Amino acid sequence: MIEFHQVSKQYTRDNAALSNITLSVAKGELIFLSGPSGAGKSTLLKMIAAMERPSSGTITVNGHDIGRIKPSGLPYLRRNLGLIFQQQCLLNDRSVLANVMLPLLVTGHPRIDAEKRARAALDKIGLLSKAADEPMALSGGEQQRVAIARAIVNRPQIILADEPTANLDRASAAKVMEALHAFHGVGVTCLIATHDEHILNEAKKIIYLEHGRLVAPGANAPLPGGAA
Ligand SMILES: Nc1ncnc2c1ncn2[C@@H]1O[C@H](COP(=O)(O)OP(=O)(O)OP(=O)(O)O)[C@@H](O)[C@H]1O
Repeated sequence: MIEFHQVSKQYTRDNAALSNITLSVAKGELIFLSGPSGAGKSTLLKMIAAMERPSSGTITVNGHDIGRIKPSGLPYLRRNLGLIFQQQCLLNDRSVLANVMLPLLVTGHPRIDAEKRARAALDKIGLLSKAADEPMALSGGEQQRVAIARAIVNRPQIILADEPTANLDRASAAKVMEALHAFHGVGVTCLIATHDEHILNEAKKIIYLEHGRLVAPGANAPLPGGAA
């Protein structure tokens, strides 16, 4: 479903954010990305969403070469992706429900259908009772769950989450992870970058990055000799 083949990313000439990454993520997998700050986790996620382009190598998502995607192809790619990124802002001048409806309205869904689906998404993450509230009135953990509802309202095949539990207390973080596990449970492919030890301790599959390189252990680490 997601394939990286010898992917490198240089933002500047003397700084390789990612070096020679080869990995594959199968449909329905739940994979955690771990590694120290600056290791390249966000860069890796952003490249899957074509928010950053590889400097070399190829990335394919559902067989499409992301590095070659034209601007006109981006909406189609992103429709299949649920993006939960850091500093992802909710709009405070409208309700929680309106925030979650937004991705559907911008892709041309009728308002009635958008509202029905947004309510269903809020219900899934346990926040239907807050639909009429403004995001500012919610706790940090609740706001993060609204961001998740907004990311999944389009029923994406893939969820990319960058530090979804950052700055949350244990109980809120557990609820966020519960929601993500539930999507994995119904076949959504999930890639989650995290520093959170509690989450990593329970993770079945972890990709470790250090200085932009994959490091063992993990089934995704490159084998000696360069084979994937
Ligand atoms: N837009 C950018 N321009 C220049 N350099 C960048 C840019 N984005 C990231 N970098 C650099 O690329 C490297 C990898 O950054 P990245 O944000 O991917 O790491 P990370 O593992 O997600 O870090 P963190 O855990 O702190 O979020 C870092 O050295 C960072 O400074």
